[in-house]
Amino acid sequence: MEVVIGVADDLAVLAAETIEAQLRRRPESVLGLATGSSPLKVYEELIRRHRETGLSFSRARGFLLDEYVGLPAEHPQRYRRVIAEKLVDHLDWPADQVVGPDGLAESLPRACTEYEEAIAEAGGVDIQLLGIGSDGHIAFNEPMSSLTSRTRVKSLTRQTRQDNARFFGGNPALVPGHCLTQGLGTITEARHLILLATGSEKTEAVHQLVEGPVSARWPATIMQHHPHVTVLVDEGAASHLEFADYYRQTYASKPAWQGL
Ligand SMILES: N[C@@H]1[C@@H](O)[C@H](O)[C@@H](COP(=O)(O)O)O[C@@H]1O
Repeated sequence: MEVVIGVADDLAVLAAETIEAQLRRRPESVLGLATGSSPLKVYEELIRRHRETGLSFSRARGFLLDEYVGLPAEHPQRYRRVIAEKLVDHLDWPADQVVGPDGLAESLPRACTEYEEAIAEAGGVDIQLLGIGSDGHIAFNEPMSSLTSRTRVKSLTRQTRQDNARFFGGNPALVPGHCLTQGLGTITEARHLILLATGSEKTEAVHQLVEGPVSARWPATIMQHHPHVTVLVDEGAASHLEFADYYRQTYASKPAWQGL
């Protein structure tokens, strides 16, 4: 696991650079997309690169991490719609090459199985972008999620509904109680995981993710078992990291050609 401590704009550039390098190496790459506020600067940077340097997404595939259950297709917080607005609609990325779990499916368990199959048929995810919840969730894998879980229906905790209420006019009761989410087992099959976290609300979650014991209590800690993880954090999110000086030193002495 590599930890990079920096300012949010620079971290977003690092993530975008890595995605660009992947797409230039293999235009038909598979990208794992996250919603929430953490990846937004990365998306802005990718859009800029598309406009200014011709970075193309036309042959790429994209898979969303999760989706609320039951939000109508036109709801502004439906994750498929959010990702279209924040990213896909601004690129040369055909809309049908970016998919998410179907929170409106007649059979939710079948939608979950089909989603797993679609990811496998695409050859798996090359780079997975991630945020982290203040309770240590990734995607919507809440505390006590099975560390080997697959895509499934989950109930959201009161904390997550409270945290996400800002997208629903500040009212936690309007945040759906259920979601479909890739499991921890699904996410950790991606070949490179890049997690972004900024701000002091993420301090404890980031400390646990990087330095805590692997435990379902803090689901993101499963990433410690993955061979290629990059954690991009600002000073606020990094402020409880016991080994922060070591991470800074290591990153400062890293050869430029190595990338993330
Ligand atoms: N399902 C999403 C997660 O994928 C995201 O990582 C988390 C953090 O969100 P933010 O980046 O807005 O802090 O929120 C939501 O619950």
